[in-house]
Amino acid sequence: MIPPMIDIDTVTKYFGEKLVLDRVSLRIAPHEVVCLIGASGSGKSTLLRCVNRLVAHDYGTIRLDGVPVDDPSFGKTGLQKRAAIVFQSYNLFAHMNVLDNITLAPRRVHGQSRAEAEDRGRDVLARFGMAGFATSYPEQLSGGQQQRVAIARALMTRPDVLLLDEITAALDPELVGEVLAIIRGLKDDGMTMMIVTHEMGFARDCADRVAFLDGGVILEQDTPDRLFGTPQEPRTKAFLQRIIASGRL
Ligand SMILES: Nc1ncnc2c1ncn2[C@@H]1O[C@H](COP(=O)(O)OP(=O)(O)OP(=O)(O)O)[C@@H](O)[C@H]1O
Repeated sequence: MIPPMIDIDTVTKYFGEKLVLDRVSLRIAPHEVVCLIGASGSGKSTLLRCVNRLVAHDYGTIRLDGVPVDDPSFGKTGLQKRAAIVFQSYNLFAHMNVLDNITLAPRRVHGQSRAEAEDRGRDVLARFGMAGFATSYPEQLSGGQQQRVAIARALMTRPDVLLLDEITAALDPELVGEVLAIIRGLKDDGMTMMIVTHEMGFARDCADRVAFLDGGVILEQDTPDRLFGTPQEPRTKAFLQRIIASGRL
């Protein structure tokens, strides 16, 4: 068996007294795309953030390519370089142009020269149809374009894994497709991804595996064909009906 790229093993996380992740186990193979689906508050973002240690889990083990994420060998920024995260809010610096936004961390944190970072930056922007916007400022871009820049920024350090946290949730519906197309392209390139999304159609088309999270517990994890096949699996139907009825999807 191929060793997993991300190995989440019986991970538990509390915020204060509140149990947010309850012995979660999930293995993601190299080049695999796993979508996490669940109601608001079910622990999806927390699980994603535990993988690159923006949040520290309390019990269990998370390994990235075999190395525990709390291993000192990652240093201060090594883990975020290898497991890059993109958020719903693009978090671009308003006072910097696009090229400066995406080259800042590679230069300041990861020690790349300006020339090296800008070469890579221009390549990544071109790939995402953003070559003409290198000197634009974030406020001059649509939400979809800003999110494309945020994804470009995450790819600057050539991560092994991309962690995507509801990256289309803040976009107008007509802009969602352009961002999802980029993610499909990354999948075709073989990028390993863990994706929190409410876009059920996207999960069905793009994921190799879908995991349902409920109250900090993984209820199901299976291929989209098996979970969403026709007729829809009773377990999927029951899960989706429940979270849709709660208005918290
Ligand atoms: N930093 C924090 N401090 C305290 N509680 C937190 C913190 N972050 C998240 N929580 C709580 O942990 C639970 C899970 O939150 P999380 O953001 O992981 O859920 P989610 O499934 O991603 O929800 P959403 O879809 O709304 O983003 C929620 O009850 C939330 O209020």
